[in-house]
Amino acid sequence: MQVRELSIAGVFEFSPQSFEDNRGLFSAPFQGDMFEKAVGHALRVGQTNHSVSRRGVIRGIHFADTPPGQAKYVYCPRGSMLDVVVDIRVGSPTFGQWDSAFLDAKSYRALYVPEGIGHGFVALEDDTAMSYLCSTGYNPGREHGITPLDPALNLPWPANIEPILSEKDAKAPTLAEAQTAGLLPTYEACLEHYRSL
Ligand SMILES: Cc1cn([C@H]2C[C@H](O)[C@@H](COP(=O)(O)OP(=O)(O)O[C@H]3O[C@@H](C)C(=O)[C@@H](O)[C@H]3O)O2)c(=O)[nH]c1=O
Repeated sequence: MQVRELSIAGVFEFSPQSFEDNRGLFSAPFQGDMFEKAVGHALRVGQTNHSVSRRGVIRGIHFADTPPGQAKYVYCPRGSMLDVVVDIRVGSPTFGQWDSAFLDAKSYRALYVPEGIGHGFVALEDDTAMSYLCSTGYNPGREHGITPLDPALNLPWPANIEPILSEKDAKAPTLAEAQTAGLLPTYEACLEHYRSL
């Protein structure tokens, strides 16, 4: 398992080994000891999620109220996607910046997205599945989004796809609008939460 921290501190990419033989393949996309060594605490799993998307579907950019927020450990068990993280923590040194990782069902590469970081992805082929280990259960009243098409963010969606968004995501505010509306988590609250883990 190789581990790499993205340009937003606290977001990690985990690249597991795949073992192929005449039966097929084996991989362990989540390994608790590697996770704990990189991130500094164990991952508490309160819910697992699974979604399936056709090519061009963009889901996100989503986040939950922090604290506690919802941390996510995600990987792609079928198809391929570009996964995007956005630092939306007001006061963070990397506020407004994004990074991305290519996830697919060949590498089983995974991404850890801590609480307070905005998360989204685009499916690059039909029938692309996303698997999540989430730190908390779903709390619809505390789930928020910013538009993935915010021109100020200029997220790296491929030019050759026609974005397909949910109605909710299509109506989501820009990062600046969400900040003005007081929807964004503060960096201080996030740090305090991370220290408690
Ligand atoms: C996220 C979620 C949705 N739902 C329901 C609500 C709705 O009827 C349906 C689809 O919900 P959404 O449109 O929010 O699904 P989706 O757009 O796939 O939401 C996901 O997007 C990515 C980017 C994330 O990071 C996830 O945490 C999650 O927010 O599923 C649950 O019951 N539990 C859940 O945990």
